[in-house]
Amino acid sequence: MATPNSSADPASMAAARSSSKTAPPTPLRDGFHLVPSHPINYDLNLTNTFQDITYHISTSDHCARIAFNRPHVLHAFRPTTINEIRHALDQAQDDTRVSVILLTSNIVPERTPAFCAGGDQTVRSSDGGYDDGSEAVPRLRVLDLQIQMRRCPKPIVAVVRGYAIGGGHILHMCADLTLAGEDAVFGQVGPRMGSVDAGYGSVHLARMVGQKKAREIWFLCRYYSAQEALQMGLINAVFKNDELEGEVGRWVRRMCMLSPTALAVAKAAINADQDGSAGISLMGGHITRLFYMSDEAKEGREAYLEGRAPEFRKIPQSKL
Ligand SMILES: CC(C)(COP(=O)(O)OP(=O)(O)OC[C@H]1O[C@@H](n2cnc3c(N)ncnc32)[C@H](O)[C@@H]1OP(=O)(O)O)[C@@H](O)C(=O)NCCC(=O)NCCSC(=O)c1cc(O)c2ccccc2c1O
Repeated sequence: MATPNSSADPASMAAARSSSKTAPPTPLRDGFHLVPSHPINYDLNLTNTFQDITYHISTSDHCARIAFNRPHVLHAFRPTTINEIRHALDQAQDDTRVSVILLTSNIVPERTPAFCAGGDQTVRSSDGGYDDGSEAVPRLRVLDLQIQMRRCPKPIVAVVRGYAIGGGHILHMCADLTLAGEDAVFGQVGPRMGSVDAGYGSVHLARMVGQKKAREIWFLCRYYSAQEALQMGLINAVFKNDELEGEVGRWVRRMCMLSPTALAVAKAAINADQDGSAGISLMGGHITRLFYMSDEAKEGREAYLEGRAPEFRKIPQSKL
């Protein structure tokens, strides 16, 4: 049985190496059910100067938690919110203690649960963006965040309670995985209030749920339950609200047991299909990063620094 303290979880990985030669095939051999499912303990609070978000790290579970913290507006975002998330995401990406990043919201009992109700309409400017006074020019910074999330080499998991609406809905879509509480509600509202996301909010949605369903979501601006979202492939799993945090722990711990490079390359490959040259560039970056570690690449650098011709053919690993 899994123990609450075993974040390394050798039992679940060992389940894939049973010594039996005659056991019937079963999906349980993936060992996932053995991964501990207790909530993650965040021992570092790095919220620092952030106003609109909180930022925590679990050093035992190698996980960062970035959370919307504007419950009075159902976590609607303003430029400050987006810039803070981008800053925290940068930190998490470069923090070697972090393998998985959660994007979520702080649920408070006195407010309706929400992941994010999209752009804060009180600071929506008539000058082409959102303007809370924190930037010189009104912009749609959330579009930069979407791209940053897709380029981040670490898995990003959206953990959704309550409303994920408009730009908030698109952020969960840009996360690699979405785990939802049973009270989660998903939808686009732009056409109801004079807005549209013609980027990932439309094309990524169509890739996920299909052409007809994506059009329905935008053309009718209906809301969908967590179960409906699961059925249409918009999210990965739904859990009872009080079990969500434990299951998030299980999913995070499982990813932390796996090869980070393999996960980064899988993410880049899945995204490259949709991201054109920018996606291929990211895939290429992974190749170059690994290539730099090889004797062949080091020979090129050393030869240049020593002022001699490189002798690539003498490197035994270069079998091309
Ligand atoms: C989500 C709701 C359906 C929930 O309804 P409910 O009745 O439960 O709650 P209230 O409506 O009373 O909300 C409580 C409280 O929160 C305030 N609030 C909620 N959402 C926002 C918001 N988006 N902006 C500002 N404030 C908000 C609400 O006013 C209440 O305040 P009180 O002071 O009265 O307590 C419902 O809340 C709802 O429909 N909300 C609006 C959803 C919405 O319109 N979102 C914006 C969509 S557009 C968008 O997000 C967007 C952003 C971008 O950056 C883009 C960039 C590029 C292209 C497109 C973009 C884009 O479309």
